[in-house]
Amino acid sequence: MPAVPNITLNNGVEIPQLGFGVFQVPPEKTKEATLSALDVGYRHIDTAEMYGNEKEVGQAVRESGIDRAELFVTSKLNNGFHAHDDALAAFDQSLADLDIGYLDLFLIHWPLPKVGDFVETWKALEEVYRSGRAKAIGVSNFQPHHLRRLLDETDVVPAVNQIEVHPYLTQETARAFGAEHGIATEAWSPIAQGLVLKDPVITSIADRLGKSAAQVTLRWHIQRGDIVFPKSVTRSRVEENFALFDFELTEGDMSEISALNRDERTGPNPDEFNYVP
Ligand SMILES: NC(=O)C1=CN([C@@H]2O[C@H](COP(=O)(O)OP(=O)(O)OC[C@H]3O[C@@H](n4cnc5c(N)ncnc54)[C@H](OP(=O)(O)O)[C@@H]3O)[C@@H](O)[C@H]2O)C=CC1
Ligand SMILES: O=C(O)C(=O)[C@@H](O)[C@H](O)C(=O)CO
Repeated sequence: MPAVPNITLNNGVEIPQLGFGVFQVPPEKTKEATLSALDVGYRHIDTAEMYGNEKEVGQAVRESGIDRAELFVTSKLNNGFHAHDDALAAFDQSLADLDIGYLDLFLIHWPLPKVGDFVETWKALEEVYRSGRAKAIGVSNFQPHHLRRLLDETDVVPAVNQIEVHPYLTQETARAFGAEHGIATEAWSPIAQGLVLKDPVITSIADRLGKSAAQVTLRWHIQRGDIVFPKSVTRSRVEENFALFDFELTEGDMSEISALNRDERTGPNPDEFNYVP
């Protein structure tokens, strides 16, 4: 099977463009699901303190027997820890729970514009980055105007912005802002948790190519250059979602899928989401 390409982040760190997400994977199933994904060939895992399964992701990484340097693990700062010292302590806790030596990427999970000042939070992540315990740092769910503040008021440009992207929410403005400033876009809920899989445009392309609707949708993300990490606890789907590199969508296919955009979110709007557990 052709290899998963790497994307080079703005500090030179390489990230596999396709990974495995573990949101809503219960902790008791996470070690097995992650080991299964690693067995299929995934080398990039996306978790978060919020998901409650960092320990189990770490167990899978350690038990897999795969060289740590071949793996890319992301985690995220939960919403209750935006104050500077809380952010530093939360990073320490995530790393202790994962117990994998270092994180490849650590993100502010949500900007929470009414909760505190994410610029202060970002400065804590810069300290973590300088310590070498996270090889790259980034943000999640940041709008261009949030990113603008980080660019204007802090030193390290986020390596990634992880945002909701799928055919019904193509995020052209946020992706263009990222591209202009060297911030890679990571597309969360890349198949919109299944919502787009019955779309007739996608199923008709899938039928023509002899691929599944999920494969066509994920391939659309890959050809747009975004980083994706679909979640599944179903081995056959985990395999299916990995088999994206032996076919191509035409420019016409790409345009047809992009034209499905209707600015429809499945998750919260980051300008309005201020939830702290
Ligand atoms: N930063 C953020 O705020 C957020 C980040 N994320 C990240 O993005 C990852 C992916 O997003 P997520 O919300 O999980 O949604 P996805 O778009 O990856 O969809 C997951 C759902 O689709 C099903 N599914 C997966 N593959 C297939 C397939 N080939 N055919 C049919 N159904 C399929 C899964 O079912 P099953 O498991 O039963 O097989 C599950 O119900 C998360 O795991 C997390 O890492 C997600 C949300 C927010
Ligand atoms: O999965 C994530 O990473 C999230 O941030 C979501 O769970 C998000 O917080 C949400 O769905 C809130 O309803």
